[in-house]
Amino acid sequence: MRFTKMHGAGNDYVYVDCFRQDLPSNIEQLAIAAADRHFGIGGDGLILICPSERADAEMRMYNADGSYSEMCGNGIRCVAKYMYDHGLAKKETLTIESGGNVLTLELSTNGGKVDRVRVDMGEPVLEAAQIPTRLGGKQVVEAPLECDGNLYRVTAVSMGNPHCVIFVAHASDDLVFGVGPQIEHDPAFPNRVNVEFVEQISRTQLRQRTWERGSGETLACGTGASAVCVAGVLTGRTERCVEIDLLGGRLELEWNETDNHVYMTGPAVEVFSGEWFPAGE
Ligand SMILES: N[C@H](CCC[C@H](N)C(=O)O)C(=O)O
Repeated sequence: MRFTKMHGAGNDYVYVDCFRQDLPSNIEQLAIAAADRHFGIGGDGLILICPSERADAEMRMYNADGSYSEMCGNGIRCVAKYMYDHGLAKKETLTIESGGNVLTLELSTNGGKVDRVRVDMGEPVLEAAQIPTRLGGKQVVEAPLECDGNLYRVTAVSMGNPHCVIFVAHASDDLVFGVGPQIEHDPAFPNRVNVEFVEQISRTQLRQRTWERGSGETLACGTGASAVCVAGVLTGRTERCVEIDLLGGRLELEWNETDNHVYMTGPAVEVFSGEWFPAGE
């Protein structure tokens, strides 16, 4: 299997060009094996770049545990870079389908290659039933959630995939590795959930660590940063434009007042390409 390794702010995936080679079978198993950092290629998961009837391409994203996700913010920027740099679509505005939605991306180039991408992430979904979460109320803003005898105030947002945002004084390892996986699997989130722990620096600057559904802690999460931007505004903490520092880099976010869309801007980097021989293939 030919693949390209790419990352956005350190959130790294194995990308497979399904325009130029057949879709691999048994994708869940393949994702688990490819993502393995010791016995495979290594990454936070697997992303297939596929032809689409509705857009320039379709992104299909799988976590390191093989589970499918509807959307990936850092991944979709890398898909756009791959499409442009590898000659699948030589234009600065691209459309990419993911999880049934079509997103529009604006590409910035440097020396003929894409280095930054601005993504129209669409409107955040705030209705509890659609996120989905069983936490009470129509919207879930600073709702109490108990974990290990401690009470957390959580804001639930879907950016196509589900997020649980928690503002904390210090995003510690205990929170990320202790509380993160428990909330991921809490019955309050029937489809599991990505969990963001966020420190507020100012009304326009935040620091975020993410425990991702299906992949554990990653160096960055683009849909998570989008959910954090929305949660900051909903809770009255931040302006609509913020910079978010993640472990692997910085993302710029805006929740636009006029069209209600979230816009995410950040880097996209290609690291290497190769050929991989999955065991048993
Ligand atoms: N890192 C990705 C999100 C992956 C989400 C995945 N863990 C899920 O199950 O929803 C991002 O940049 O948006």
